[in-house]
Parts: sequence; C-alpha cells; structure tokens
Amino acid sequence: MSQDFTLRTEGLGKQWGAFVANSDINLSFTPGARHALIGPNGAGKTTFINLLTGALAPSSGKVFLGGQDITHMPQHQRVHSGMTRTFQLNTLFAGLTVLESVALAISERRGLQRVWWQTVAKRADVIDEAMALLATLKLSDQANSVTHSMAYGKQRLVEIALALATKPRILLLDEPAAGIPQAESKELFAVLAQLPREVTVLFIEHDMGLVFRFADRITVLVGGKVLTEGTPAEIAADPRVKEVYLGEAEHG
Ligand SMILES: Nc1ncnc2c1ncn2[C@@H]1O[C@H](COP(=O)(O)OP(=O)(O)OP(=O)(O)O)[C@@H](O)[C@H]1O
Repeated sequence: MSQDFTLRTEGLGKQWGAFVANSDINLSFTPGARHALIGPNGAGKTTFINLLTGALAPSSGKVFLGGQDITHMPQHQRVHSGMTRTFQLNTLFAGLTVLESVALAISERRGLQRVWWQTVAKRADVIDEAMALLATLKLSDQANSVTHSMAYGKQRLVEIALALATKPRILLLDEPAAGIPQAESKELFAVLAQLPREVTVLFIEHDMGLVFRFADRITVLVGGKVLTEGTPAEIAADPRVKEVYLGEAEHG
C-alpha cells in the first residue's frame, strides 16, 4: 500500500500580540517536489517551517500530512510520521565522528538504545546503513572525521545525513547554504539534487541562483502572506516578485 505523504496547510496563521508573522497560508507540497520558500527578510519563512515541524503552535489554521490533521501532533511524532528538519550539529553530537553520529541517529530511529542486548548484534546492520547513507551524501571519505573539525559545507551535509537517518518523506531545510563559502554551497546543492525522489524537499534559500537551479516549485512569501506560487519560469516572469526584490535591493 502506498501511503500519501502530501503536506498541506489550511488557513495557517501565527501572531504574537498584534504582530502577524504568518497569515492565511494555504499551500500543498507535492510528494517528490523540490519546493523553495523565498521572500524578503522577515517575510515569515522560518515561522512557517516552525509551524510545520510543530516547534511553534499556530494561532489559526491547520496542517495536514497525507490527509491526517497533525496540527497538534508533538514534534517527535511528526518525525516518526515522516517529516523532519535539520538541526545544527554543534548542538547535537559534538566530538563524535561522522560515522558515530549517523550510527547513533539510526540506532535512535530503530529504538536500539532501549534494547541494549540487541545493540551489539545489530551493530553491523547499523554501520552498513550509516555507510550507505554517507555514500549517497558523498561523505564516505569523511566517515572517521570528527564532525566539528570539518569544513562548514561538509558539516551541513552531516546535519542532512542525521535528518535523513530518520527516513523522512519530507525534509525541511532552513537556509542550508547560509554561512558557507559559495563553492561549498554549490557542492551541497549538487548532493541534495541527487537525493531520492521519494523524499520531498522544502527549503528556504536566499541565494536565487541556487533556488532557480534546484527548485521545481517556488512559493513567495511577503509580509507573512503568500504572494504567489509557481514553477521557476513563472516566478521569474512575475512582475510582482521582481518588484518585491527590486524594492528590497533599493532599501538594502
Ligand atoms: N518569537 C517571536 N516573537 C515575536 N516576533 C517574532 C518571533 N519569532 C519571529 N518573530 C518575527 O516574525 C517575523 C518573521 O520572522 P521569520 O524569522 O519567520 O522571517 P523569515 O522570512 O524567516 O526571515 P529571514 O529571511 O530574515 O530569516 C519577524 O519580523 C520576526 O521578528
């Protein structure tokens, strides 16, 4: 039986006091899409991702995953249901090697820490799965490197490996290329482009070159609302989008 992993929001909104960060957001993310969320600073992109993951509770509206209303589902259960985001490495497994970190994340998913007498027997399995995952992210050569000693671009890939260890169907990335040199961000997106199509990727990115190269669908948020949504060609040709970005360049 194939499960429906369409992620959808209905009238989603978030406000703090009188300040409206997200308002009436109705979006649907097709399984397998590479969907970019763009918009000027403060448009509400991160807020929206936080509403999807459950890090923030919405003020209004709903979130559905495969037809199921997950608006009030706890974060860890959403991960279990197939939707995950990356976390910063330095808050996770400081001092461990890449292989150890990924093996731990896989063990966590499999519930192995709670069944300690199986851990030894299953360890070879875990290592095999970890090495296969590292190969898809072109990290095999770094398996024994300590994560915090690696180039930032590689650290981001490890963060993505840790997220993928949960076997998500929907991967949420909040500015994966922020703070890394351009050459490394290109490499990062080249690796992301090769992820299996059964994983939907929803990402926030400010670098329009990367957005237009990688995304097959783009949503533009402005002032907490959806300005427009479409294919990269449609978005590139939309005069309202140009206006938003030209206005930003003039003020910035
Ligand atoms: N906890 C909070 N309390 C009050 N206001 C908040 C809170 N979190 C975010 N905001 C405000 O909500 C607005 C939207 O922020 P958000 O981080 O979602 O925008 P963004 O589009 O991701 O911006 P950027 O591209 O700069 O990262 C901002 O004005 C921000 O100051």
